[in-house]
Amino acid sequence: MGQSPSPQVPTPQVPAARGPVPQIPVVILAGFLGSGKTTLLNHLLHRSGGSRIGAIVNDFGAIEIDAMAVAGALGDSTVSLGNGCLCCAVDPGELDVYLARLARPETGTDVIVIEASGLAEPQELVRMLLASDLTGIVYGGLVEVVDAAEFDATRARHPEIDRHLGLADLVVVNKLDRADDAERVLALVGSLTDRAAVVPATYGRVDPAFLFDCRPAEERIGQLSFDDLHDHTDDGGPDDTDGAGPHDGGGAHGHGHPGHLHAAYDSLSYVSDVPLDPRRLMRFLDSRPEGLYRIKGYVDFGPYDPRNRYLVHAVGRFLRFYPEPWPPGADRLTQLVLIGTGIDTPALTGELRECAHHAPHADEHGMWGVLRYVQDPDEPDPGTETAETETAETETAEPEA
Ligand SMILES: Nc1nc2c(ncn2[C@@H]2O[C@H](COP(=O)(O)OP(=O)(O)OP(=O)(O)O)[C@@H](O)[C@H]2O)c(=O)[nH]1
Repeated sequence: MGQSPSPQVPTPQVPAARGPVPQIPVVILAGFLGSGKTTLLNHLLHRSGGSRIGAIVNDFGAIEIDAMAVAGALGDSTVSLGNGCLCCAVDPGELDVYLARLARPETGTDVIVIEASGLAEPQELVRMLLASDLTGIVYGGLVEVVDAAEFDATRARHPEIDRHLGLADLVVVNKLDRADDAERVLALVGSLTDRAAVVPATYGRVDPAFLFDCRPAEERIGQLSFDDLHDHTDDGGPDDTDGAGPHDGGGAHGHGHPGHLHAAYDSLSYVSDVPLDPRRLMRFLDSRPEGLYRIKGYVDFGPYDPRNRYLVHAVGRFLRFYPEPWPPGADRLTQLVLIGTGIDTPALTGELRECAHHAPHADEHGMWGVLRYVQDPDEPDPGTETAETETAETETAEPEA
């Protein structure tokens, strides 16, 4: 990958032979809010054969939900750059620190994947990588993930999406199971790209070979562990957001960057150790404002289901809950990130506070509304895909819808 960049960005240099220093390709995984980037990254992490992937996850909200979902699948084998778009809110030097850490020869990293936030400017990310003077890495291409079901609506709101596709080296047209007219969307995306490969997918299941050269599975040495990544002499990682109590974690991401996708978006982070009442939460979700495009995080329903936390994903009008057992020792917290345009973040915070459930008991039918949105048995759990539950990689050749 990375052989056919658009003329709008500088051409990545094919690395000259530099003796023993390996050139690790760095692939940027971008795409609009909720298109399926984390799902695709999790798929790669589980399906990369013998290749070791270093993942850098950039969350837009103050709580690193994506990083948790990826790390949850592999036992903390990611580094995360939270609270703002990598394209401008994060100090570019910080990215280099993480890249250098992942590129250390002793980590055995074969490829680095940067999952950009859903509002990042891919062109800026490509420039940041090409400007990096780290010797161990080389720009490995831009992958754009498209939500086939939301594509028309997203383009109508954000015409700049066309420009992003024009920069891509690979476009994964995801969520074909939800698209009524998959062939039309695939053809449209193809017409907007500049020589990029266009790959249809469901739940991000693409052959990893589209993104990087894979080692044979028998060479597998396992993905990176947290210790491989963490430099114990330097506690340079971003702060964790673990305080209980609701707080506004965003609102200023876009200011000063007119023209960037995120300029019009605000985010709100809600953290609380008081469980949520399922009926009240469903009322909140059913009446969510049009501009509130993305919600993700974990919900504690307290006595309604003491054994499980509920991963929640809303993308546009799409809503799903994914119950999963509380990890041993985990704090019983609700942690949500809400991202939207024209949203009243203090009012939304107030509404979420009003969803709190203080009573020690649950009423019998309280969870019904939530359970209507629990995933179909056929859907993979985000972040818990396993080789056993996965279908053959060759399926990416055929759209499923
Ligand atoms: N029906 C369907 N749902 C999908 C597919 N791929 C992903 N999803 C669901 O879409 C939701 C969002 O997926 P993510 O992978 O978190 O999307 P993302 O692009 O990482 O989201 P942001 O980081 O917020 O931009 C989750 O509920 C996924 O399970 C798909 O092919 N079909």
